[in-house]
Amino acid sequence: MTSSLKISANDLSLTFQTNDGPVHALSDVNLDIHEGDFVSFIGPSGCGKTTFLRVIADLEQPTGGSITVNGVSPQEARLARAYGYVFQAAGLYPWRNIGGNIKLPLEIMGFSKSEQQQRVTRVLEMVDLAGFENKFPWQLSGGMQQRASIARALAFDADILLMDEPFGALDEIVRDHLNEQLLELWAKTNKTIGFVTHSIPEAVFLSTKIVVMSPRPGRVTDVIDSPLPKGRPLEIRDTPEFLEVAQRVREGLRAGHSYD
Ligand SMILES: Nc1ncnc2c1ncn2[C@@H]1O[C@H](COP(=O)(O)OP(=O)(O)OP(=O)(O)O)[C@@H](O)[C@H]1O
Repeated sequence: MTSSLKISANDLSLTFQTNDGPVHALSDVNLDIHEGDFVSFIGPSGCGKTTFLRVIADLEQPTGGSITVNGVSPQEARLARAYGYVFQAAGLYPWRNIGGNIKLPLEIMGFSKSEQQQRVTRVLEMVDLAGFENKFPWQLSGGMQQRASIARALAFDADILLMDEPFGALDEIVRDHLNEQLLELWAKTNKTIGFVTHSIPEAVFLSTKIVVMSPRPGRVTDVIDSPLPKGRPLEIRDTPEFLEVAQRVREGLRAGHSYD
């Protein structure tokens, strides 16, 4: 059975016009993402990873080619609330408690008070933060804040989750733990996830598909379909299969990199 196409980019390009001239953030990107895929975008700073996520989210407009999200334009998909977005910084409002932060988009969308409450309870359980609803962001660790921000993105049941380096600022032990939890969440919900990272082990551990990008200009240099099983303990990182995929990512990064 082939799963349905969630995101499809065809010769997608985006050039920013700046005072210093044009910046080619994305150039002729072709990529298909299917339902239930966990797709990581990896590449050096400035290669267009965030820009690609922002195009999917209708926060930037392509200047060439085309892209569909859930079979429609990014704008239509945004209006249909097709995705949740998790940023590098948790971005929680300090004057609202965790429950209040999760409710904010639900309030804007006009959910009833009882529906808001049900959703808050459900998503806090999903990210293992049951009981923290009345705490304020500053009372939580960095990892917990990031989990709260994932809960907020999950609260309106979008089946696409876009995550821009969500764990980049966290130490390695916390990051390992959150990676495991994210995989569990993904397995439970079958969401389609687009995930930006700078870390090769993180990309290989999490993904069913790894998109390696190069900065000259933002191009896809390799798309790796991972042979690793869906259920993955952290120890899988020591297996030859894991190391082989990591090596291919490294080679892709090297091929797209200039050392001048
Ligand atoms: N609004 C904008 N106006 C002009 N240039 C931009 C804009 N947004 C991004 N860029 C440029 O486009 C290129 C791609 O940026 P992008 O943020 O997508 O890269 P990235 O791969 O996510 O980088 P990082 O890993 O550092 O987050 C960069 O050269 C960046 O400076």
